[in-house]
Amino acid sequence: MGERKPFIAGNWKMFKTAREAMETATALVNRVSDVTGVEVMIAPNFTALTAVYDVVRESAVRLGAQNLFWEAEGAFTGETSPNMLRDVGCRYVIIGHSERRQYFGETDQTVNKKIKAAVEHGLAPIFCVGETENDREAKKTFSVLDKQVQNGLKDLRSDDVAMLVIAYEPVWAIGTGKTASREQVQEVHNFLRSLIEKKYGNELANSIRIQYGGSVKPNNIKALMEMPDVDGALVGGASLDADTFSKIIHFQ
Ligand SMILES: O=C(CO)COP(=O)(O)O
Repeated sequence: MGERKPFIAGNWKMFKTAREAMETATALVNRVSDVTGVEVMIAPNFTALTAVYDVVRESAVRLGAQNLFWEAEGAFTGETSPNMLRDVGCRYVIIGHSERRQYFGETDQTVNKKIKAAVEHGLAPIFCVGETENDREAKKTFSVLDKQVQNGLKDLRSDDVAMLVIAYEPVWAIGTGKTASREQVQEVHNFLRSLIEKKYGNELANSIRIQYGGSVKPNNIKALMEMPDVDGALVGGASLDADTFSKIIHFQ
């Protein structure tokens, strides 16, 4: 367990122009220059990736994208390929975020294709899963998550899954101010780890990092991180401000 380095990632969603993103990234790099025991990533909008990479390249802050398309190149208007993301300095890519599933028609099948394309091109996927409020009320949380994981990871080999980070983001806790209780989060993370264990064995299950996402703030991160199966956070709103995000990164 000790070998899972905490991983705090910021998903900037559709916020910030390139200039604004650069400014926030610059402030963040300065505020986290003392951090060694935590991996830090930010995922700005596509239009800001190059500008932000210039700011973070010499620092420990990693760059991620919020989406990708699975083909290498071609007539796919409006899409961005894995090698294009690598080319501008991305190490990570968020895949299957609930907002993409909800508004842009992503399914477990497209998520699976995207994960495969990412690992093939050396990008580490942050694979997002999570139940809706209806699912939870109907006591379907575990069956929904099981389906998302089985379908999302279909035909992936252990070497591929070793590159992966899982983000558990209960849809009802995203941007709502409602954080799942840390006991709820632990229960789900433990379940997700057991799914990985069944499919890929104990070693991979023990090394894969599972982030929690959904209204993570400076005042709740510490309690969440104390749970044994919580290895980090995927932060939306509270990652947009360098000072606030830096407080989350300095949770220890
Ligand atoms: O969706 C999220 C991160 O990907 C969480 O967003 P909030 O932190 O704004 O709830």
